[in-house]
Amino acid sequence: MSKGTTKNQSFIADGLCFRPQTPDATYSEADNNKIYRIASNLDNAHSTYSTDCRRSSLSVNIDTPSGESDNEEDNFLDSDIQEVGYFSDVFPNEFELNDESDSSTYYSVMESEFPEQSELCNYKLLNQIGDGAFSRVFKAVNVAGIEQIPVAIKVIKKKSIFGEYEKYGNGAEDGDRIKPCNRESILNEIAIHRMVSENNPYSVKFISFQESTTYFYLVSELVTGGEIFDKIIQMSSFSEDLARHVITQVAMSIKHMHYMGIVHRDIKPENLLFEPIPFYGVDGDEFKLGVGGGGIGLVKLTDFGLAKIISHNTAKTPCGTIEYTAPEIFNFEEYSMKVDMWGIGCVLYTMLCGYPPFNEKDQSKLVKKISEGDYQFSAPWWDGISLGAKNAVSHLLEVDPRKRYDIGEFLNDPWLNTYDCLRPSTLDDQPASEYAYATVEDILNGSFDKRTTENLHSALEQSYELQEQDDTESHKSASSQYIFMPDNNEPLRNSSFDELDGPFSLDLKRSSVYQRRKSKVSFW
Ligand SMILES: Nc1ncnc2c1ncn2[C@@H]1O[C@H](COP(=O)(O)OP(=O)(O)OP(=O)(O)O)[C@@H](O)[C@H]1O
Repeated sequence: MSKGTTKNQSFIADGLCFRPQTPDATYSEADNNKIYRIASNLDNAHSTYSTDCRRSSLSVNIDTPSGESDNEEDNFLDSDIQEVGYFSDVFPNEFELNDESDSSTYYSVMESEFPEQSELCNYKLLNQIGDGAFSRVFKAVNVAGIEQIPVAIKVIKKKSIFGEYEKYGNGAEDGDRIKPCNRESILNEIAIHRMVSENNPYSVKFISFQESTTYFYLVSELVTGGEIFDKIIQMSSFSEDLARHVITQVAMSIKHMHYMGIVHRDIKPENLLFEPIPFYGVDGDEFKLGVGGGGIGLVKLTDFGLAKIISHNTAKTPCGTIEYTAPEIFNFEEYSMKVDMWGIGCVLYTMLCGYPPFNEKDQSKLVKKISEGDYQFSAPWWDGISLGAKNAVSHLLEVDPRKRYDIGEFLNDPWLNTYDCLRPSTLDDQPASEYAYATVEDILNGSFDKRTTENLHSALEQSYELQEQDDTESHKSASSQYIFMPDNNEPLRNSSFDELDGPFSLDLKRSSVYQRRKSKVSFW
């Protein structure tokens, strides 16, 4: 294809394939590495695409003149235009293409120890910082940009998700594979990630996406503190103020998602990342209002692989991580946004006492306990914890979803709005609520751009039926903790649990700190 060719234009912006109507969009060829370069007006969006790359099946419904496709790949692509029609609404910027292209850069593979580098353009992988069932996550820098701002790149190997059960990330073990996901699942994750992280400081910010022959690359903001999971392991448990500080930010993120009609479905300490702050106090756990404590500052929700648009408020596909899964999912009842509230309850409980509310080696016993809401505030762990905190947990770990707190009720919970560090020692004659420094609702109102979310609502409505078709597709399979829609009505399958270190401990083997040490990967 020669420079300036207009035939059968395919425009790749942010790694997604579009056939836009924009007449003056051009693409060019870089001779040595056959890169088609398309400019996008996205901030920092890399706008290159290799001919080696398989194009995404994502497309929008724009007429392409018939008979113009002159090779097999283009024909394949034409027939591959499909689904996810709402994408044009979600990614409106990609249509505003212009001619100003940066140079595309493939970082020299010879200098990289990572095979993933070979098909990645514009970014240099620095070191591995995490992994999931089908992915490895790297710290990287944009070598094409003026400033080399570090980012995180989640690399998903296509083979590992398209049916071949191939070990990839450290979290993957033979036999752990339950169900491969498809490209649509990945694109769903990207679309939702991008939507929910816009104007939301409490979600990891989506930056861009690339697809190559072998990999998907999801570029996002780098969050440098690590996982809340590791912090719980490190600190045993959090003070009430610190737990409140963390869970409030999670609640803000979830409020944003629920407002958009999206349920996360995988809230757990591993999916809560944080920006570090300096340690205060001798033991490192002194809390500073508006700053944080225990080294934890801003908290950001991540991993939207199981998130789902349910603008009509209910969904039926069982999914999630078993220990944090709501009972109505096991019972195959219709469930709703309230499953996230159960997840928030599990995380809050875990942060306060250092162990999860439902903790059984035997999976059927675990499921029974969850179904019955059978958890305790056991001594001595809960002895020093306030009634207000227990009350909040109880309203979240309520088996009947109709009685369970919704996100608005949780954000108005008295305990959530009252910081202990503000209480004077002579508290008895003062109502605690007088010492709340601000309601989280107040903070929320200033945090999000409601117009953005309102515009999205109509797009989300249109996508509802498409999402319904995909209801049985889930791609997550970290360790053995994920459950999926059974093909033959088996409630759960392939689910052996790791040995736990004790009845009241988090599973250390799932800690990424542990995994990193084990695999001697250096971080940061
Ligand atoms: N933006 C980021 N900044 C820093 N670390 C990150 C970032 N994204 C992911 N990580 C690290 O990589 C880990 C795995 O990422 P993620 O959860 O997105 O992958 P996954 O394949 O969905 O994992 P899982 O199978 O466990 O759900 C995270 O738990 C975190 O430790």
